[in-house]
Amino acid sequence: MSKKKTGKIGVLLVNLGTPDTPSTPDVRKYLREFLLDKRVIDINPVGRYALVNGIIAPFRAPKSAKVYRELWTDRGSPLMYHGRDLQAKLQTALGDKYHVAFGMRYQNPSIKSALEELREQSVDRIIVVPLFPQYAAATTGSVHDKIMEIVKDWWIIPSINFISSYCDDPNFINAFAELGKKYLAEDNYDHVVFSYHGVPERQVLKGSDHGYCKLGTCCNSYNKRNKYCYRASCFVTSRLLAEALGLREDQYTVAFQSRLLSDPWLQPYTDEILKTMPAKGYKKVLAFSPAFVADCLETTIEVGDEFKEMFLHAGGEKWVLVESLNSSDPWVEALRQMVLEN
Ligand SMILES: C=CC1=C(C)c2cc3[nH]c(cc4nc(cc5[nH]c(cc1n2)c(C)c5CCC(=O)O)C(CCC(=O)O)=C4C)c(C)c3C=C
Ligand SMILES: [Fe+2]
Ligand SMILES: [Fe+2]
Repeated sequence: MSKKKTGKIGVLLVNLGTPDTPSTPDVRKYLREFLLDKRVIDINPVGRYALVNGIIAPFRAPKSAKVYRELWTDRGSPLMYHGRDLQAKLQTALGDKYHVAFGMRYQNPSIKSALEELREQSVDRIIVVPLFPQYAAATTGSVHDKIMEIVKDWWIIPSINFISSYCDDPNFINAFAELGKKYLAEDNYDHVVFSYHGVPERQVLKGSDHGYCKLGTCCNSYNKRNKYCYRASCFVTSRLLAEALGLREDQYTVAFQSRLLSDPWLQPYTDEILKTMPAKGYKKVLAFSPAFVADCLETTIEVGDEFKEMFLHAGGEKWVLVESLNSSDPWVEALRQMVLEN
């Protein structure tokens, strides 16, 4: 790949992607690319095309565009500008021996353009850091898949180090704990919710190591057999984060949000469980979204606004979302360490 040997190391940060603008056509374009990915809607291709082009893209796009307009800022989509800020800060933290690029799995900046940027810099090897702490075939798996699809056409394929999971990385956990501690010091919350993006149960079972994962107590420990089980990964992040925050097991709940279509997704569903909390005496709840390292539609709007409204409507008094890691210093430091160790 390198025209000359520079000794430089490329770091490729990749997040999911966001529409170019919150207009309905751009949101439709984004949803179409995203949901036509065979790792995201993992059904037969004919069914997937019919579902996405016939139902989701036409009907969901205008509704999603409305929500994206609420989220949009002068700097555009938060997922985008937090990614750019993180890229700049990590570049400064790592120094000239590294070149940090940023790409999105869907839409822009494309992974292809980010890889071309690294090729232009004549880097000798590449470390891929998907901005998803917990492995899921639909996210991390898809990023790796796309990178392999692109580099397979390069004449020289450099060493590429794919980081697949860091759900139990102490520096990642510490970065979230630092944010959370400030909130816990400010008020007496009755309960904490760790709300993760869901995935269909089927997708977790497909990755099960010789039937080890049965969506039961198997996920309560994190070990060699379930290292890439999304459910076990979310559980270990929650346990470690709770420990760092000084929470007992009965002081927090793990739940899953953002399901699409009617097949069973990981449970409990956040929007259902939060409605039962006020009756249990959990009137003041602090919510974390530890599957996201940057604020986006799923955190700010879904957890921060929509879940809050549901919780208050169900008799709750206070629902507060802890912001995501974004480009905070402990998160930049966690990534710097991760890169140095790889
Ligand atoms: C945290 C990791 C994520 C997993 C796992 C994930 C799985 C997954 N998502 C969908 C469908 C949608 N997700 C949408 C938005 C969205 N999803 C993630 C992350 C994960 N998704 C992020 C960071 C975002 C926000 C992007 C932004 O621009 O802010 C959407 C679009 C929003 C909407 O229309 O409501 C859909 C649709 C599936 C089907 C899936 C697993 C199979
Ligand atoms: Fe999603
Ligand atoms: Fe499991």
